Amino acid sequence: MRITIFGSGYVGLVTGACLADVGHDVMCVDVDEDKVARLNKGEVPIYEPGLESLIRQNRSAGRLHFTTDAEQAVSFGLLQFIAVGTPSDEDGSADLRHVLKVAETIAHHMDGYRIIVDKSTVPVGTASRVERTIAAELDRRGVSLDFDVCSNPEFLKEGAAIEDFSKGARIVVGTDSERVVSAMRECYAPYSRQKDKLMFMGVRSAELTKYAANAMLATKISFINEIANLSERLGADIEEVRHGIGSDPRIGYNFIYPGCGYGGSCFPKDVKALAHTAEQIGHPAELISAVEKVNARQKSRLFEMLCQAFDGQLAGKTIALWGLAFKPNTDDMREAPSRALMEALWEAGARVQAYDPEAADECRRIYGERDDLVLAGQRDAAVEGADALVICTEWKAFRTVDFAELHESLASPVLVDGRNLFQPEAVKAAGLAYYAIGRGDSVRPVLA
Ligand SMILES: NC(=O)C1=CN([C@@H]2O[C@H](COP(=O)(O)OP(=O)(O)OC[C@H]3O[C@@H](n4cnc5c(N)ncnc54)[C@H](O)[C@@H]3O)[C@@H](O)[C@H]2O)C=CC1
Ligand SMILES: O=C(O)[C@H]1O[C@H](OP(=O)(O)OP(=O)(O)OC[C@H]2O[C@@H](n3ccc(=O)[nH]c3=O)[C@H](O)[C@@H]2O)[C@H](O)[C@@H](O)[C@@H]1O
Repeated sequence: MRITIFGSGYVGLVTGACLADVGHDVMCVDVDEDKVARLNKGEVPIYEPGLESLIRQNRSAGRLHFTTDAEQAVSFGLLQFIAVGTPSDEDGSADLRHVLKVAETIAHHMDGYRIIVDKSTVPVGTASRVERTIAAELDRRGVSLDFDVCSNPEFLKEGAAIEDFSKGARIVVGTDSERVVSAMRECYAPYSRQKDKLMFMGVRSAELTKYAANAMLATKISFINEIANLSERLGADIEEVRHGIGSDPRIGYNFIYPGCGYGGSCFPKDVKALAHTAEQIGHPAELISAVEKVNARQKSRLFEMLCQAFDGQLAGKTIALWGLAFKPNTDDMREAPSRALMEALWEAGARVQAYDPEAADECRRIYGERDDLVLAGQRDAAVEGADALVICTEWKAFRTVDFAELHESLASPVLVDGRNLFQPEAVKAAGLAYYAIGRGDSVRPVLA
């Protein structure tokens, strides 16, 4: 089957590479000339485990192409996927500029029936806007062509994107057209051999399913973070509480890891966009707004812990930071908790010595050269001469630490752990103060 994908970011590239890998002919189109040139040289502009080799194999097999030529791309595929960004607008709503631009481009070049598949995360009602945009452009051209628009939200996670795309729990398609049902069945047949994962539903239900899924996951995270903050004040240990509740299968262990707040390109913007939609229709979503508020507060916890450890005297201090990416196995720093921490430290007059296995270039791109930021090439080099160590991201390489050695390297014996990687007893036995989320020295009961 011939498939076109607009947008060669995380979702577009993974979708393109995976669909080519199961035998489809895929053309990926992007407006970023530099990105397309790199892809055509075999370079992958993002870090995603397994993606580079998957792209290489399928380009060599002649099933995966990259272009900036929209006309060629529109004439290529029966399915025209839209996988472009939908960032937050100033008021928190989803900015649909890129999605609607692609719709117009498709309509501008269409010469026969096409199915427009919206994979970008978009508010309920967007498929109708895409339909209207296409109809208006066809009208302007004075041509009458048949087309369908469907919703096919994506549920992959960065860092495990290929596995999630290929082995995800479900493939949601919102449509009321039989023609779309049969084309989408053909597209996704290779993924439904063991069990039919395709779920057909109304377009609006599909659009809302995506926001509901992300909001539910974000709610679990803010919930456990709220309980962690209560643990600190009540003298409990959040890790014991987490085990206690996770063992109930109705609750489960997934997505209840306390931490320094959720980041990334999706939860923050999607929670805001859903809250905005609710506001717009006159039904303010109290719970969703609270999820966002709790997360914003959680992102300042690590800085607060450092203030606690140094009696608010952070000016002139050097803080080592392990982990810049918003989570492990990615170089993505969008809305990363590390950014909130670094910016607060700089504001307070402290210096940062940071290490991340993949995100150093991204950090350099965001912040440029500055006197108060050193990007170390190794985790142990970041700690040398620092006053304290803070862990923001739970990369595997941070899980084993010789605490006695760490004590030697640090000017003050302070470890702030934003991901609860260690046992407080083990850290404290080496003479280090251990501030973690809802446990360790962060626990200061206010109730006797
Ligand atoms: N990143 C993720 O893990 C996930 C993202 N999503 C959603 O998928 C959508 C895309 O996200 P990402 O891939 O992360 O975005 P991204 O920002 O990594 O990539 C978007 C790409 O679209 C290109 N683009 C913009 N306008 C274009 C146009 N008119 N024609 C062709 N290409 C154009 C950009 O140059 C860029 O390369 C968003 O709505 C996001 O919420 C959904 C699930 C997972
Ligand atoms: O719509 C999207 O783009 C995607 O958003 C998330 O994927 P992603 O943002 O890549 O990463 P997650 O693994 O979900 O982590 C998001 C954030 O939550 C944090 N998190 C996650 C789990 C947890 O228990 N605790 C916690 O603090 C992570 O550290 C990270 O900052 C969802 O997991 C995907 O299903 C969805 O498709």
